[in-house]
Amino acid sequence: MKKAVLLVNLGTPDAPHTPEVRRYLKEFLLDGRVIDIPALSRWLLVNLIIAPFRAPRSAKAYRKLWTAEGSPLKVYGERLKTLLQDALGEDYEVYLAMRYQNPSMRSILAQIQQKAYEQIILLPLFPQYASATSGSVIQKFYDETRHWQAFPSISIVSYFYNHPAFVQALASRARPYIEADRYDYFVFSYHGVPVRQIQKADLHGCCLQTEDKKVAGCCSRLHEQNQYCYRAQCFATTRLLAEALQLPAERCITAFQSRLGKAEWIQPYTEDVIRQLAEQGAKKVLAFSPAFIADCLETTIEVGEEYKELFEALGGEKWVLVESLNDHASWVEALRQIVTEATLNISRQTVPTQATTVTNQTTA
Ligand SMILES: C=CC1=C(C)c2cc3[nH]c(cc4nc(cc5[nH]c(cc1n2)c(C)c5CCC(=O)O)C(CCC(=O)O)=C4C)c(C)c3C=C
Ligand SMILES: [Fe+2]
Ligand SMILES: [Fe+2]
Repeated sequence: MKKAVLLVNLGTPDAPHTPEVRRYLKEFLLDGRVIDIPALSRWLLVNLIIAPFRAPRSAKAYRKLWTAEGSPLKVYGERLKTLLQDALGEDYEVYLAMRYQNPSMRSILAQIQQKAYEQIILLPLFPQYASATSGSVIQKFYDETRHWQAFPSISIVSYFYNHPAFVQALASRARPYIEADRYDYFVFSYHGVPVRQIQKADLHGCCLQTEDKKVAGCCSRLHEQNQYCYRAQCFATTRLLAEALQLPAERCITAFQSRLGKAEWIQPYTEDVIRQLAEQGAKKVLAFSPAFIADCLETTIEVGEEYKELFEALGGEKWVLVESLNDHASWVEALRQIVTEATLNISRQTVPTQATTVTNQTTA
């Protein structure tokens, strides 16, 4: 009997126009794991403020990002599905779904149900665990399958931020850039989340609970109590990637982008880091986007264009973004390994026997 692999990414609008972007934003932001405020307040905020004002602006950005084949997030997702299918062979059937919009998890899970597989491997395409992303995909999976009568074995990969093959894939993507030039700093810019969401996922009261912990503190070390801390997992990816590329720790900076709304998000903010670097006289920066596995609005436009403009306006000379993993062979190989291990229920323990310190919380 075969096994099904279900890859799930965030989702993207069906077209780069205001109505489609509005529909996408509404589905996305009405998810209580993404905007985690009371349902009525969320409904009012999304329907009366965010969707009407943001949709036309985002549609313009999506038009810049769009390719002849469509949104890069979906185009690369489809290519990855085909390449992973070839790599895994005939024991597996690989599917791709999006958490929001299309192809929907409901439609793909209906196909999977019909095939009566012996095992389903659910793989949210988010390296670092966050309740808003992997958590939401996992919850949706349970919601959409709750009426099933026959359940196959189910393996869920809730994160892979520390998987050696994933780190190697990121490193092989970055190596040509590092060999081609000399950079003053390396900025690892991850999608942010509200501090509140980190606190809610923290069962042991160790994450970002006090002012001093908000800047550095708890997330510098991964240990049993904070193993699902998104911020700590991001710092750990930076450390592992910097080690793989032999980058000097004091010139590697972890930062968080894409803040939405007035609540406090995890720090340091990428914009602040760019300002500090420019003030210090940094001229050349290599930027990484290790929370995203494919080109999307947050990488190509926000990091690749907007942050570049900001850095250059402040006196920087060169801001280069390392291309996402997209359909790179090393990424397909990493996924092959992750799926094979998940099939056997081998988990990559987050927690090192001896907790390791993550380098560089803020700018030097
Ligand atoms: C990588 C993980 C992601 C986390 C964590 C995340 C959290 C999060 N995002 C928003 C709001 C928006 N995100 C948007 C786009 C977007 N977000 C991610 C990933 C994560 N989001 C991706 C891959 C993308 C790009 C999708 C694409 O089609 O290219 C957007 C929409 C774009 C825009 O209008 O600017 C919003 C809004 C919140 C509130 C949040 C909270 C935890
Ligand atoms: Fe987002
Ligand atoms: Fe933490």
